[in-house]
Amino acid sequence: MNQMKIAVAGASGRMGHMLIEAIQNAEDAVLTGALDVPTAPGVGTDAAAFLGKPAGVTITSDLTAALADADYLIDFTRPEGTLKHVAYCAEHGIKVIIGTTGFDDEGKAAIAEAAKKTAILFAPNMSVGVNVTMKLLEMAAKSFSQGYDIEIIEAHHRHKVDAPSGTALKMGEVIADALGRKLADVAVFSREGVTGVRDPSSIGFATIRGGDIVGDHTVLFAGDGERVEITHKSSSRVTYAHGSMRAARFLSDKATGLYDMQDVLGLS
Ligand SMILES: NC(=O)C1=CN([C@@H]2O[C@H](COP(=O)(O)OP(=O)(O)OC[C@H]3O[C@@H](n4cnc5c(N)ncnc54)[C@H](OP(=O)(O)O)[C@@H]3O)[C@@H](O)[C@H]2O)C=CC1
Ligand SMILES: O=C(O)C1=N[C@H](C(=O)O)C[C@H](O)C1
Repeated sequence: MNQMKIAVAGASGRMGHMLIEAIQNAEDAVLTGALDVPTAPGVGTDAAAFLGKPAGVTITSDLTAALADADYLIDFTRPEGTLKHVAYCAEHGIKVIIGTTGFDDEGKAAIAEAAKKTAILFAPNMSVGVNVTMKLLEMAAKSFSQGYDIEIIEAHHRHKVDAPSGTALKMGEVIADALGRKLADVAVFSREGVTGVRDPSSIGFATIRGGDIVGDHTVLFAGDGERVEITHKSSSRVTYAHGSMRAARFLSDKATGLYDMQDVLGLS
């Protein structure tokens, strides 16, 4: 069997571990490299040491060394790291699966540009459940376009550094698109003090951070006399890792182009 040769960036991170375990368990994939920042705890150790079964791949902070044998990079790190890695991959024809969130418009444009040179899958949430939820939201938003206030509430673990989550922002975009609005024009990210009454066209965001919450997202459609809540809850990061493996398989016959999980799941 022709195995996918995959390197993982952020190899000592929460998602890095899930991804390395998923690759080690997959018959059609092999771990060929593991990358992390020089200060990460795992640098210099075997990438699968945490599984008690070495992979024979040492975590390095040297990008060239980590990607030397890779056809794919799966990257769940931070925007500044991902952008550096993507630029290298574009020059060397390495396909990239990007799970990192928190990019600004400039960062997203750089990813789109890189996708002219290599195939890139970019999604703020790799889980099947969240991506199906996106379709439900599109349908619900059209039905609740008048008379319903829309609020997006997300909760994550205490270590998360960006807010609102990439998933919450994507949900906002999907809803705004369905309503013919531009998210940047209608998003309300915080409320404090005398805010005035709610603008009916707005989409509000609320963020909770605490403990070990893997990732909860609720979209509330609040009308007169009734409320509808559409909720997705992740109970394990394994769903993101399995989604990433599906994404890699999806990219196997793509040379260039920018894709998301809706493409992978046939929902676009
Ligand atoms: N798309 C999806 O389905 C999902 C996306 N995510 C996103 O993935 C990202 C990582 O999440 P998570 O694994 O929980 O985070 P972690 O902090 O656990 O892991 C990130 C890893 O990347 C390293 N890192 C930090 N800065 C850089 C950099 N500039 N360049 C390269 N590597 C860097 C970290 O090192 P150090 O610890 O030393 O800082 C760490 O090893 C986040 O953006 C998160 O929102 C998470 C889950 C699912
Ligand atoms: O940081 C996380 O943990 C997660 N990040 C992603 C996001 O920002 O949407 C996906 C998931 O919710 C977990």
